[in-house]
Amino acid sequence: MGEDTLAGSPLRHLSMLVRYLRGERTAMTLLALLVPSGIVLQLVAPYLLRGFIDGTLSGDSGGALTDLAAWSLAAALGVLVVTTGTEALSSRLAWRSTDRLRADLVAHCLSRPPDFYRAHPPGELVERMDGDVTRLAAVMSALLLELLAQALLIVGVLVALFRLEWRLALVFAPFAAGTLLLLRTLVGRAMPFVTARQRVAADLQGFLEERLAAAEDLRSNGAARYTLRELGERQDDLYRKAREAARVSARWPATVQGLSAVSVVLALAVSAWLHSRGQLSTGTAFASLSYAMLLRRPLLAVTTRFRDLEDAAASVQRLRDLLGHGTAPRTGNRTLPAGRPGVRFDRVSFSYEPDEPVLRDVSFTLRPGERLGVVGRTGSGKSTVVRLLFGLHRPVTGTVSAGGLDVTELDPRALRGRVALVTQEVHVFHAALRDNLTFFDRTVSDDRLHAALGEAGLGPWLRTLPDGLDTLLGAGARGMSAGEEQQLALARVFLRDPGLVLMDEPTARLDPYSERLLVPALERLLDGRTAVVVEHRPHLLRNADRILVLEDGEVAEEGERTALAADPSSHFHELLRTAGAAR
Ligand SMILES: Nc1ncnc2c1ncn2[C@@H]1O[C@H](COP(=O)(O)OP(=O)(O)OP(=O)(O)O)[C@@H](O)[C@H]1O
Repeated sequence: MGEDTLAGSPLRHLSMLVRYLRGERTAMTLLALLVPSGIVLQLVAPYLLRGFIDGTLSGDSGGALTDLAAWSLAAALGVLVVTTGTEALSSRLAWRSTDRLRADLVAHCLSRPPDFYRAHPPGELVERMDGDVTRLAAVMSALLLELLAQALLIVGVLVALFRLEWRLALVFAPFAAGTLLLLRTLVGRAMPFVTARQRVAADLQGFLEERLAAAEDLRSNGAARYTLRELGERQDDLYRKAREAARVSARWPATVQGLSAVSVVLALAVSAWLHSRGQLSTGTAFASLSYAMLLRRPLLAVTTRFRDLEDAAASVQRLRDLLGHGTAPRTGNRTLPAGRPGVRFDRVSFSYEPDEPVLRDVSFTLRPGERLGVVGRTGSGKSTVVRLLFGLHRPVTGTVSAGGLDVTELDPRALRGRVALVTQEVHVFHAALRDNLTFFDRTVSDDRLHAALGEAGLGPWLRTLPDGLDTLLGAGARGMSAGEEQQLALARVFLRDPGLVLMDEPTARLDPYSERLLVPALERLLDGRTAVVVEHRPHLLRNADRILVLEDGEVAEEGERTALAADPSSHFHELLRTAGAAR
């Protein structure tokens, strides 16, 4: 992100928030009434003060003075009520609108392809959804409103001063105008620095998240000290960025303070001069000074709050980047027919990076119910075949189809409903077993859950659980072995009963004993379904109908498993021989 894109008014960046305020019409209307009322009440106080002082000096009766005192008290109480009401309403507004923004962000992230998560580690995303959104909540509840109120107050004070004593107003008007002009030129100047600070802070969060997740590896490799060294470097960088941002942001409060002091001295001098010539009553002089003080406050508040406003604007900029990043692959709205789909790769080429082809001209066909075993060296493109079929990427050229339909034209939700992907990565949520199976869908019956667990071979394990389907799993709760986790992944698939199953080395992280336990469940899952199974260990492909051998992204061999296994000149035969010797 270039710094030039950050120049300009923070208010321009904050305009994105307006969308989230639209649903809050009632609160906005009430605020629109309360804010000016509060300002009028503040402006009335010096007027009452003037009347009180001049009345006292001219020997007015006690009754009139008591009335003025009562009105002053009523105005002060009014300010209290209005301020409390404004704060309550604006914080409600902030919570509700930022909740909507956060929900949009989560929905956006959940719909992104895998590349998005490579570009944005979870720690960074959490900082955006929590840190940035919370900063925005502060802006929405206090800052924007305060800025608006203070701007109105400045105008109100100048109008009141003009009515009271135009010569004094002439001193203050250029001061207020000059300060506002100065602010306008300073607006946005600190934003690149604030953004840089926030970016380094989010990176630090991502770094911590990654290193803590790898704590076991770091410890066993004696690498904890390198992590601490890098942490130190990142913290130093964050300190430098924070210092630069603070240095730039600190300029204008100091400028306004200086200007304000000069203007108050000027106002005092003009008041004293007019008073000595008998052209200004003592009450008016006091009232003018009160207005001078009242004017100084919003200008200072505006300037000191400006830093928070820039923080928030930088947050919006980062959130906009996030919302615009990682365009989901273009998809269609067609649905896969029920049953077992056939699969076809027709001259498919694909690359993750330009000019670095990963698959070249790959073609094969799988009839409904057939199982394909995909083998090949590391990096030959096996997983990529599965990802293309699961609609995670679009081929650069050629067509990938399932059930006779181009996968890129399918509605992704419908595709995921009919096609299941099982990999070696299984995420166990810190949640009840039933939620882990249904992904929090509470409409699935217990009978179906028991049946799926039974199919996956987890029936005996289920009977050992203290709370059955309600047993809490995940971090800090009931632990699972790697094999049981993999069986849980299979139970999830049994529950969905897909027509096409894609497997990417589901047993890769299992020891031979756990693998033997898992294989029957795997075979039950593949039974009666079309399947594509990526597997390094050819003995696990004994039930495959066809074999695809990939070499450096190209089809080295494709055909019926039994024919290839029997042909001593085939790659597959060679693979079986080498694997047999190794076992
Ligand atoms: N997201 C990605 N971005 C860039 N390159 C990638 C990405 N994913 C995979 N690759 C590269 O594409 C090539 C094929 O990867 P793929 O994962 O399909 O191979 P594979 O045959 O499944 O390997 P393995 O057996 O090790 O799992 C590799 O060179 C890999 O480095």
